Amino acid sequence: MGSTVCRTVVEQPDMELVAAVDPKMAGIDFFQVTGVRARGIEVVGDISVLPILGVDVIVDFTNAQAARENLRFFAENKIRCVVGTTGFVAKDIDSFTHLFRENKVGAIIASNFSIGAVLMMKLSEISAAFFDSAEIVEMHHERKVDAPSGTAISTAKAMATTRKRLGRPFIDDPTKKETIKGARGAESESNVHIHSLRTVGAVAHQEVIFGGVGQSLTIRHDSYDRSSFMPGVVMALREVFSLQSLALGIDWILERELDVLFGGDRDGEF
Ligand SMILES: NC(=O)C1=CN([C@@H]2O[C@H](COP(=O)(O)OP(=O)(O)OC[C@H]3O[C@@H](n4cnc5c(N)ncnc54)[C@H](OP(=O)(O)O)[C@@H]3O)[C@@H](O)[C@H]2O)C=CC1
Ligand SMILES: O=C(O)C1=N[C@H](C(=O)O)C[C@H](O)C1
Repeated sequence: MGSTVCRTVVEQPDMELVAAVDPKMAGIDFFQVTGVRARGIEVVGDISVLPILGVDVIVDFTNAQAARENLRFFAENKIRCVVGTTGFVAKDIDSFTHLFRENKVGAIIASNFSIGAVLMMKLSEISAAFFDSAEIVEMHHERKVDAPSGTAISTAKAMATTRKRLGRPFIDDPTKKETIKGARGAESESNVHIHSLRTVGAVAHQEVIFGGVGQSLTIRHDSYDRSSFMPGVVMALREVFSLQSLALGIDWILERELDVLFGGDRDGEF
């Protein structure tokens, strides 16, 4: 993701790539590390040089452990953050929220930056009101280090919020009997079960399957390529300058896009 973000930023007329960070690749030629042609960009091994380089905003696609330290450093050094890293737990998000609010620094953490996945999550949140049974199946490449995916966790949370508002969890299997442990997947709030598949050849895919009497509704999203995440990253990079605290997700940015598309006159539609 780091290389894909570098390529995307270099292509934006209103953005300037300042540096790339990789602790194990410091000092190696930027093109060799990323495959991106850009003049004068260094691969640095340590985030501590970024304030000296005058960085306005960083993009973090690392891992949860690294990001915990990185985000604290960036908030304390007043550097805005756009974060795609997943694997955080609720306590992490609470602590980031506090950190960015205290330091009055804009940040966006989104478990998925692809527009289709954001819509999948929103449609699932709405559909949860109309179906009493639901399962999430996500499939990713075999090198993914966290399970379930951040997207699956965010989707389950949004669906659970809908069910909590109704005061009714999804219907669960009454026996809860598994011949082989784990057959019913991971159980999250409001009885949303998540099934994680890891397979060679996959990029990022998710289905949310709702069941009702005599029917089912499947909402599916597929990222076939890492480029799918880039329009959302670019939107977040522009919008983060309007923030002074942490925002979760990018659905609020898409809401604004709708206003722009429909001239601010949506008349309650969508
Ligand atoms: N929100 C979204 O839309 C998306 C989110 N993701 C998430 O982004 C994260 C990264 O995914 P992906 O690129 O596939 O994973 P990779 O493992 O390919 O890349 C992570 C990179 O971060 C580097 N790294 C580790 N620690 C640090 C550090 N302290 N500072 C800087 N770099 C560091 C790693 O280096 P090394 O290997 O040397 O340790 C590695 O090169 C994952 O959490 C994934 O779930 C992915 C795609 C989309
Ligand atoms: O690791 C990945 O590849 C992805 N991670 C994110 C997640 O955990 O949801 C987003 C997308 O699914 C790709």
